[in-house]
Amino acid sequence: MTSNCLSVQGVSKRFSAQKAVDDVSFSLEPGERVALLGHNGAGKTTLFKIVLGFLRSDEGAISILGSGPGSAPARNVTAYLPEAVAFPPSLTGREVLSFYARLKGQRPAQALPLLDKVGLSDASGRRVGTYSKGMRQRLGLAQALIGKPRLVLLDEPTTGLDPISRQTVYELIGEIADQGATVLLSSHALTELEARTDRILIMSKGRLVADDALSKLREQAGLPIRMKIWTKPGAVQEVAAQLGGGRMNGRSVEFDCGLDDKIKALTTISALGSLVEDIDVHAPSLDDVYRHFSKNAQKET
Ligand SMILES: Nc1ncnc2c1ncn2[C@@H]1O[C@H](COP(=O)(O)OP(=O)(O)OP(=O)(O)O)[C@@H](O)[C@H]1O
Repeated sequence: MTSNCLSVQGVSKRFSAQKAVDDVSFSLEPGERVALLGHNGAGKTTLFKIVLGFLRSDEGAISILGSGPGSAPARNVTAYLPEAVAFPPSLTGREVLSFYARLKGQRPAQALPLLDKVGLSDASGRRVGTYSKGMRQRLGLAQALIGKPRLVLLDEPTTGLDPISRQTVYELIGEIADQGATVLLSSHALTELEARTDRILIMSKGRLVADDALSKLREQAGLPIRMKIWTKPGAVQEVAAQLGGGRMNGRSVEFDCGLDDKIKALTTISALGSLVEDIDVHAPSLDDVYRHFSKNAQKET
């Protein structure tokens, strides 16, 4: 028996001549926080819609805890926050959540604490038409979380949110994953995803071109680590010479080294003793890794 929450196997979808999703396969385990990345038009939303049963794939198979997409058992365990969330403007936040709770067969009283979780309890009696974009997005998130879903699909959940609201969204994502739900979110905000997801999927022109933890993708990409060494006053030339070169910048020396050479480089730097004041080690960012895999995929097509 499989422990997968979501299994996507060989899924393809074509719109006329355009292959929006091209032979995509992956499986997600319970409790994983997974980011789905890709350029505009890479196929992320189409894949979400297929998983949700809104669109039928041309080829391949999908299973959500053993059920087919769009089936009643799959719908009961799946939550979705679309990219552009819209609610009737004349209803209050509380009325919206109560409406969706009933739609999902829940008692409104069970769902209303979610308003507090997303920081909307003070505005719960206000009409949604008076909400800011970020408030509507947070109401959308509360709506998506009604009934403790097992699979949560979030399409660009932090777009248009201020930094505090983004933080709230990621805290909630962490909480629901801790409770065993699988979270798959698409996003273009790479920097904020780095420490907040367990695994990265990258799509390019409909194909899945990377699927692993960020640390593993860094290894696969073979991108260099950047070392920045802050020197004692007047020691920058000597430090650069001892390190065999590097870019000098006032009182710092910068150079790149391979992932495998990191410890060797750190040992050499520590041997410089009091000439060194501080050191920054920059591993390749998700931005760098994303660019690497996307560029490679573009070259191959
Ligand atoms: N209903 C449709 N009819 C025709 N083409 C479509 C349809 N839906 C999507 N497409 C095309 O399929 C491709 C993938 O679109 P999709 O919306 O899945 O991309 P995306 O990765 O979600 O992009 P974005 O980051 O811009 O939201 C695009 O070329 C898009 O134009």
